[in-house]
Amino acid sequence: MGNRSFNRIQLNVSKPGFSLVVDMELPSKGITVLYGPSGSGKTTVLRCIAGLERSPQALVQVGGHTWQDESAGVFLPTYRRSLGYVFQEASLFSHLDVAGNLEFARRRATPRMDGSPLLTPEFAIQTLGLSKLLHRRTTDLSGGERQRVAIARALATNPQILLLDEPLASLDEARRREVLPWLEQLGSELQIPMVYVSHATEEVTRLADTLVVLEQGRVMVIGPVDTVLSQVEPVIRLGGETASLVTGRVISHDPQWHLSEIAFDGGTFWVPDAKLQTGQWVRLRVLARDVSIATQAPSGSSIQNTVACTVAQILPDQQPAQALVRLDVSGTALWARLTRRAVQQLQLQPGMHVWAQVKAMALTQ
Ligand SMILES: Nc1ncnc2c1ncn2[C@@H]1O[C@H](COP(=O)(O)OP(=O)(O)OP(=O)(O)O)[C@@H](O)[C@H]1O
Repeated sequence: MGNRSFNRIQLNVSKPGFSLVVDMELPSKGITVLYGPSGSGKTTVLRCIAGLERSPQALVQVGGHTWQDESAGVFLPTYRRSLGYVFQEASLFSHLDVAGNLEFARRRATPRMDGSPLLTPEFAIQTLGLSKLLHRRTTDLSGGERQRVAIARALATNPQILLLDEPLASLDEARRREVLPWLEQLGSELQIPMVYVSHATEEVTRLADTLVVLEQGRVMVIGPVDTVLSQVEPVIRLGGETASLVTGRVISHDPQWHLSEIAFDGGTFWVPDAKLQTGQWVRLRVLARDVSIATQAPSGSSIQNTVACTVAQILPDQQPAQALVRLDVSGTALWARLTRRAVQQLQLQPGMHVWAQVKAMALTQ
């Protein structure tokens, strides 16, 4: 038995008109989102990890166990790989109620070779909020409830990895918003890796701990989500927008104006109070186009969120009239999108001390 935290995925797949070459190490827990345009190979990666598709040159090691090592002639079929797989559409047993579906999975649960505790149906029921639905027929569930049951059923087999292929894609906006908090909670409580395929910006910013950006079968970048979004080469545009992800903690509330104060490395921001608890960690998505720069401490401005920072880098934007400025707010990266004329007029240079004014930001959790 190997190191439990070791998850190595090396794949080399060729299909007519498409090749996939991937070599990545996945963290031992938390949510790794595979993000990329349609046809970039996200589902192929999941299917190869699951053994549903065989990559002719592959090394797949999960939780320290080798599931596939073509150089040594090892290929475990899917049923011998300890994994949970959640598809876009939940395929639940309609002749069983929710409890029956979970019980079916529990009977298939395999004990861990290293003796670590089983992921029990009780854990799945609690973490996905299913206790009131246990005796419901699966045909009487909403789409969001069905997906929560599908995830719980995948967990109840005690897998070493949970693979989710766009699990919210078949749901409408309201149902997606209903399921997202459960996925967030699962990501923080589950002690196994989750690999989550998505091309939805909101799912990336809310769920990803690690972000893998795939393009045309190649890993463009992999790393902690905030680091990936703040990096320069290539600039990652989720949903076509350059944005920064700022992680902070709620430190105070201003009930009179319905605002909450979020502290992060380098400063604080006020956001509309969304029933946040003091001490709670939140993520803020700040679009580059909502950040402006002043060379002197602004006064008499309507913009509430101003932080002192340093110009780290100035890059051309995709649009020729604009530039992207990467700001360093005591370690937190913030992108600003300005016209190139403004960059010239303010004589912005790397190393300059400036103030960033943030017009708007979105709480992502
Ligand atoms: N059975 C197949 N035979 C030939 N090509 C295939 C086959 N299955 C998938 N492909 C091709 O492999 C490429 C990657 O497909 P894949 O489904 O992994 O992408 P994806 O990033 O998950 O896309 P989407 O977001 O649309 O689901 C695509 O170009 C697709 O057309």
